[in-house]
Amino acid sequence: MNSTVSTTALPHPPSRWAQYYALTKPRVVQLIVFCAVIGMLLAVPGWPDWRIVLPATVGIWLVAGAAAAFNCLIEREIDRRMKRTAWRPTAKGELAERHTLLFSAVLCTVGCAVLWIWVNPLTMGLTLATFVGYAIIYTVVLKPLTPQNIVIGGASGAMPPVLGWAAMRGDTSPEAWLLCLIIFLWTPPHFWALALYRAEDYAKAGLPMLPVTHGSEFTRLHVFLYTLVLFAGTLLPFVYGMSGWIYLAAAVALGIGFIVYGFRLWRDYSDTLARRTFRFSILHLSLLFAALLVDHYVSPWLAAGT
Ligand code: HEM
Ligand SMILES: CC(C)=CCC/C(C)=C/CC/C(C)=C/COP(=O)(O)OP(=O)(O)O
Repeated sequence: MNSTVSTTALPHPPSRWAQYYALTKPRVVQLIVFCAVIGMLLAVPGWPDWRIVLPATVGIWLVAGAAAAFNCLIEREIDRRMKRTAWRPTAKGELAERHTLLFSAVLCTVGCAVLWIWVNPLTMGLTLATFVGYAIIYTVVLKPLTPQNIVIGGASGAMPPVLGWAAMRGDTSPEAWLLCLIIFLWTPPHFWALALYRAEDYAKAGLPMLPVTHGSEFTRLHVFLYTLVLFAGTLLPFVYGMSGWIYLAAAVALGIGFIVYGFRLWRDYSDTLARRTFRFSILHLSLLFAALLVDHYVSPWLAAGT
């Protein structure tokens, strides 16, 4: 009998750094920071002052990571009960609670200090308010309370363009709030698509997510309706005159794509389709914000050439 065991096949346990990094929900925070950076770049004509863009990006990144880590700490018991989140170092008890709290506090403090010193107090205040909105109001109060948790709590996830705008201009303008509105309307179909194929997890964890409290069909109808309202919302930057035809073309194409996903999900549900709809939501927001940026730089250049 061959009893040789290959040690090279054994996976390495993640390093302490990798465990702390995982708590910051890096992929979600990357898109959040991307939206904040687009807010910065749209706030000024031409090239921005990189001496503000750089610290603003770092500061917002740190505070967003701190909020995510704090959420992991608060939800460690819930995370333990869900397949999707049971691997988190906090859920597995691999990181001491006081160390996680300290980690989140240090990231938040350093992030706020960077924003205060190198950006402006308004951006620091708004970013700190966003931290409280997600880490306390959403995580502690709303999430266990109501199926509308992510609709109301989504307001904090929608703030990044406003933070970016405030960093460059020292104020908030209707344009920034329009971008905030778009993310706000995007959040329900983004999250409920995932909640549909993770409904069992949420039921086990005792969280009142819409598919658990109101069932699959009701949730699917709401995903579809939100894709319609979102479509209208994404036209506003063009209607308001802050973006041109390039953005409009992208918004219409992406919006129709999301509506088709929403409609198919409503009428002909499968977990696979829900998974695809969730993935499409991420592509939708990423490309929509990229289109805002391309339009911002290319449209004036095209206009100058005509
Ligand atoms: C309250 C608002 C939101 C809720 C409840 C929510 C919920 C979720 C959940 C549960 C996941 C799955 C995470 C995982 O499996 O690890 C996820 C993934 C994701 N979310 Fe959200 N989300 C919200 C807002 C946002 C916002 C504002 C953004 C970006 C602007 C965003 C971007 C992403 C991305 C990029 C992923 C994919 C992560 C990956 O591939 O690992 N989310 N979201
Ligand atoms: C300062 C600043 C810009 C803060 C941003 C706040 C932030 C990180 C918002 C993202 C929203 C998010 C990660 C939702 C995950 O939902 P969940 O927490 O219900 O997901 P889970 O079940 O995976 O924990």
